[in-house]
Amino acid sequence: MASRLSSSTVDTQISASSEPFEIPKITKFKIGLCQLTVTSNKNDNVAHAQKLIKAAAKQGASLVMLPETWNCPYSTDYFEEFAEDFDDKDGSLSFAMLSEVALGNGITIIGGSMPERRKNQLHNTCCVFGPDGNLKAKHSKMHLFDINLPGDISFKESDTFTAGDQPTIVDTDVGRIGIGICHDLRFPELAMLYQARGAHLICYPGAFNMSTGELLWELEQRARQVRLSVKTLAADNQLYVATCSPSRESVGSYMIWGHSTVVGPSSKIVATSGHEETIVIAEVDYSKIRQLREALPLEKQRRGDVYRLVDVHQQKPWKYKNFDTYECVEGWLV
Ligand SMILES: NC(=O)CCC(=O)C(=O)O
Repeated sequence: MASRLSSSTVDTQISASSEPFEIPKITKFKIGLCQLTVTSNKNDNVAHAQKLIKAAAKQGASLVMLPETWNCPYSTDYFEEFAEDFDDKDGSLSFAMLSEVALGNGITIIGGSMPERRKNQLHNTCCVFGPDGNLKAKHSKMHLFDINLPGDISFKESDTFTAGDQPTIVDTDVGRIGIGICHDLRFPELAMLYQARGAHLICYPGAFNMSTGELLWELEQRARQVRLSVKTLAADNQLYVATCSPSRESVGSYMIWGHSTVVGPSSKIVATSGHEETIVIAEVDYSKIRQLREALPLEKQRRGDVYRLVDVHQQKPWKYKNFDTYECVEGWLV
């Protein structure tokens, strides 16, 4: 098996990604979104995900993405039991499979999310693997999904998970990618931060539900292109966004919305799905980002003299607590 990096090594790599936007060498590639059905048997889930990742690679995808909690039903009853310590070489079946399948197929994997056991806490964590099978980045969900709509939906992720406190942006063979997990998508500041740091693509493994998903999923994903418009450095707001959900047939009382989707820089849907199990294959073409920015130079039009997004990490090391990750400052002049 390929060697693995510990969490601390990965944190250092993440903080290195703060250079301005560049179009990467590879501008055109296929992304595969595995909208798979999750069961209550972890071994089956791992084997099934492996099969779908291979199938996506066979269809030409060089970047493959899995959904939120692809190895475990999205339910607070299961998170503890299914959690893995990723640094435990013998006890992290799901992690090991992702590393092996990335190496075996020479692809980059956005590994959805998995319940992670770390220092007596549980996190909802996405692991990114390169084609060499090595872990390139880890993102723990920063905004936990707590909701109580009486008679409709009640869910409290924070009963089980501890929130992550770091944004994650990673340089891969297929561009600079920002990572968020499901509910993270509702907080535009995070996406703005990724855009300001030169992301070409933002990936959100998710498991939206029937109540909020229908109202928000696609709308929010499109809106993200627009909301990214506030930024501090060489600002642009056009990039790709990809989301990947489990299928609605997945077990548990939580009714999953599905609709894994890729949206292009002009806010057009490049590819999408219904709620059933499927693999969405879409072409990503980063040259479209440049074309659009030339035609619609939001960067030049933005009023950074009046409002700016301040990345509090830029002046400090990357270890923060209490969500002091970003702030919007009005009337803040350099
Ligand atoms: N898994 C999640 O974070 C669900 C988020 C969601 O449904 C929302 O409305 O936000």
